[in-house]
Amino acid sequence: MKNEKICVIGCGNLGKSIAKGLLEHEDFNSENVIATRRKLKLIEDLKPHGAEITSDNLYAVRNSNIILVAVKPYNVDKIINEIKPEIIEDKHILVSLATGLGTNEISEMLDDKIPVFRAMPNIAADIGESVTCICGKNSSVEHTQKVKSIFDAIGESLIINEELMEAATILGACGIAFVFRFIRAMIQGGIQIGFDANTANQIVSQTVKGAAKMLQENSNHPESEIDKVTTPKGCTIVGLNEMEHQGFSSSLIRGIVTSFEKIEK
Ligand SMILES: NC(=O)C1=CN([C@@H]2O[C@H](COP(=O)(O)OP(=O)(O)OC[C@H]3O[C@@H](n4cnc5c(N)ncnc54)[C@H](O)[C@@H]3O)[C@@H](O)[C@H]2O)C=CC1
Ligand SMILES: O=C(O)[C@@H]1CCC=N1
Repeated sequence: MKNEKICVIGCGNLGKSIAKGLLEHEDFNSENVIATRRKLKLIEDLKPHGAEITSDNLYAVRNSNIILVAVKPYNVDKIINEIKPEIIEDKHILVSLATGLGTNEISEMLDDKIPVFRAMPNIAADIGESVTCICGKNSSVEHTQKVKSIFDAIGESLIINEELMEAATILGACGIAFVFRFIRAMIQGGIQIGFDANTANQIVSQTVKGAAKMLQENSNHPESEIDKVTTPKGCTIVGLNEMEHQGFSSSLIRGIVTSFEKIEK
């Protein structure tokens, strides 16, 4: 990937996380990363990491071959119309990160001239720990591999069917917010039983990291790990059962479904 030139158009919350993740990765040449935003001041901190920053999207496209579009969904057509004159067949690949916009719609905006992908990462790209679901249109195995390599560099990636892209948005991209809210609640509980906020944060964050790593490394079902913690008549099971009486699993599932219904509208 050393020779791939990547531009990230619209470096807001997500785009900037991705640019940062790529800049930190040894497989990429940081001089080959161009980041754009209208208010340049807000991405100046990417410069010391080696990125070129500009508010000129046409310049960014001219000087790259992989274009990541990280603007809000309602700005995508405007951006595509702006950069279209610089798009060259057999040179460019466009990857849209926009929620809810299909590859067909985006490809049509580009007159089906170049391969188009949709990717759904999350903000943990910032530290190279995103999970990104990807699907493509007019895409060869080689193009798909190229796009996958970008997102593998900022975490893990999966190629999925486009019909699952909305579900991927909820579980992975919105999902990190759900996890943060869970963590916040754990911290609040920790404070109530005696820890200061920083200590509670440290204990909870490492506990969540450990749980996630165990699932990744052992491939066990979460419930079989829970069984190892719940001493009969002990303090874990009474806490878990009280959480369930209060609708813990149910509220998470309903939240996920509500988010999904919103995106499907
Ligand atoms: N925030 C998240 O966690 C995730 C967001 N997404 C998708 O990613 C996209 C971006 O989301 P956010 O980063 O949250 O939005 P954001 O609003 O923080 O970032 C978009 C950025 O694009 C910039 N921009 C707008 N027009 C521009 C132009 N003409 N030239 C250069 N820059 C321009 C804006 O100033 C802004 O900084 C959206 O389509 C969203 O659906 C997808 C997954 C996760
Ligand atoms: O909340 C949203 O609409 C976007 C989509 C994925 C994450 N943020």
